[in-house]
Amino acid sequence: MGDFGSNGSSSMRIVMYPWLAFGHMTPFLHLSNKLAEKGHKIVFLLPKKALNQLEPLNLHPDLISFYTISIPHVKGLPPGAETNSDVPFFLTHLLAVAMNETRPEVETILGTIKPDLVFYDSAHWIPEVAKPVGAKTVCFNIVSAASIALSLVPAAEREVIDGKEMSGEELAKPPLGYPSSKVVLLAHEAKTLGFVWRKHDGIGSFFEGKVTAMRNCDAIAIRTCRETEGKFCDYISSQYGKPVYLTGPVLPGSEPNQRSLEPRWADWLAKFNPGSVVFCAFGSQPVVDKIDQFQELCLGLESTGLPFLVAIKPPSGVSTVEEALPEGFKERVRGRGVVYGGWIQQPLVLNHPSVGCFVSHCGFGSMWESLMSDCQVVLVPQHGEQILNARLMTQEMELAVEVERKENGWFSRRSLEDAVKSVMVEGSVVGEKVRKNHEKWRCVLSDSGFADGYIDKFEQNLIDLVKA
Ligand SMILES: O=c1ccn([C@@H]2O[C@H](COP(=O)(O)OP(=O)(O)O[C@H]3OC[C@@H](O)[C@H](O)[C@H]3O)[C@@H](O)[C@H]2O)c(=O)[nH]1
Ligand SMILES: [O-]c1cc(O)cc2[o+]c(-c3ccc(O)cc3)c(O[C@@H]3O[C@H](CO)[C@@H](O)[C@H](O)[C@H]3O)cc12
Repeated sequence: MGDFGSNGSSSMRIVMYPWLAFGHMTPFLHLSNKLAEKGHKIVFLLPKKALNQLEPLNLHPDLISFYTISIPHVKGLPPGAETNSDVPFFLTHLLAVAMNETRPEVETILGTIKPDLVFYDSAHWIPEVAKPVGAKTVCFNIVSAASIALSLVPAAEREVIDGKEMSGEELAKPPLGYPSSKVVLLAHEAKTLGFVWRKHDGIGSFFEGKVTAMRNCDAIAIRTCRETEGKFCDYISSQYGKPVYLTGPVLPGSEPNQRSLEPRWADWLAKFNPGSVVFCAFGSQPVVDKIDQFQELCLGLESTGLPFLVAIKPPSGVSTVEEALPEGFKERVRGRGVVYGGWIQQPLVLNHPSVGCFVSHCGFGSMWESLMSDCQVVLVPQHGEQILNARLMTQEMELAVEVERKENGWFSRRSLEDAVKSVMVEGSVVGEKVRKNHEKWRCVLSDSGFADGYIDKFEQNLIDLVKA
């Protein structure tokens, strides 16, 4: 253990082991960058396949080293699956089994490094292997405090009788003391929460894993801030009887060695008027799974008449987005619309002057990036947690609109077109209201010192924890 502090000569040794998903590894790496900026040393554990995508985001290669972990094959998973981009949603529990099987390797690494701190989110056994080497543990959650408060606290425990699926009404009931009547799910939306309490052979339920992870750590951390989610954080802290440290938004910012937007997108976007392009992205995991829904999305954007750029994974059953496009679509939108199946640098696209609207699935990372941008925000959430994030943005902060969806979760081209037009057409009352509120929130969150203030306090919390 050394002397600590951003200005001191010595540093903390930290190991990070996030859930095997880009939506988790990316914010863990953003936090690693912030801690490395203060002189702390990080060993980042990740699967081999994730290395190429994450390496460019490492802003301090002298202080952050990647260590690749072998993810064993588990029966039922696609061959070579290492992250949940390789795995259909209904098989996610098998990836959790594979992660559990990495325990011996992680134990050996911790024994060699002897870190001061270990950060994790899903590998609930980390405290058992960290304690013997004298490390303190932080369960770092990169999803909203609201989604943890709704379903991952002791008061949200539910008895699943003989594997019977719970009804939407049962699943929608918030736990006793839950602090909001707005950030909630409707019964048909809550059906997407079934996976939380579903038991799986050998690993129990997602709920049990997460509650164990948060019960056994030395401190819970959440990538959020008091201004947006204070009441949810207090509720989680009281449920677990331990401190909840907040990191603030943890966005990469404009560090000197950050890469610029790929010329093909920068050049394409530059052809359009300021604030006129709709950018649509649905995160790092397959979200729009059905080809019909994928086509409604394309047709809805076409009907807006606006230029658009979509970054999306192909739906099930096809290997490229081109194969899934509606008939004649490519010809009709030539010159003003692109659907791309690969990775686009989302934060840089959102800050491009031509982009005026962000159609998002409202993953928590995207939510922060949309808040910091000056785009109008249209939300098409798919899973429970994304729906709660969307409610936070639309009902509590009132700075975005949500696309109307049917009870089965599907949206029509018309509802997407209406939502985009409601924020993009000049003079729209809704559009003006959300623009004003968004501006107000962006001013608060992007104030110089806001994010840094959170990171300074977070670093101090960690130092106190290690010293205790
Ligand atoms: O083409 C892309 C797609 C995504 N991204 C980046 O990848 C990140 C995606 O993270 P999100 O949290 O928004 O969404 P993901 O779906 O990938 O995450 C997952 O974990 C976090 C949860 O809140 C989400 O609900 C869950 O789906 C963002 O930082 C985004 O900027 C790109 O840079 N380019
Ligand atoms: O859908 C969700 C609804 C909800 O109320 C809470 C969560 O929490 C989490 C979560 C994940 C990791 C944490 O450290 C804390 C909370 C959710 O995570 C997503 O779960 C998916 C299924 O396992 C997984 O594929 C995805 O990568 C996770 O981001 C979802 C909900």
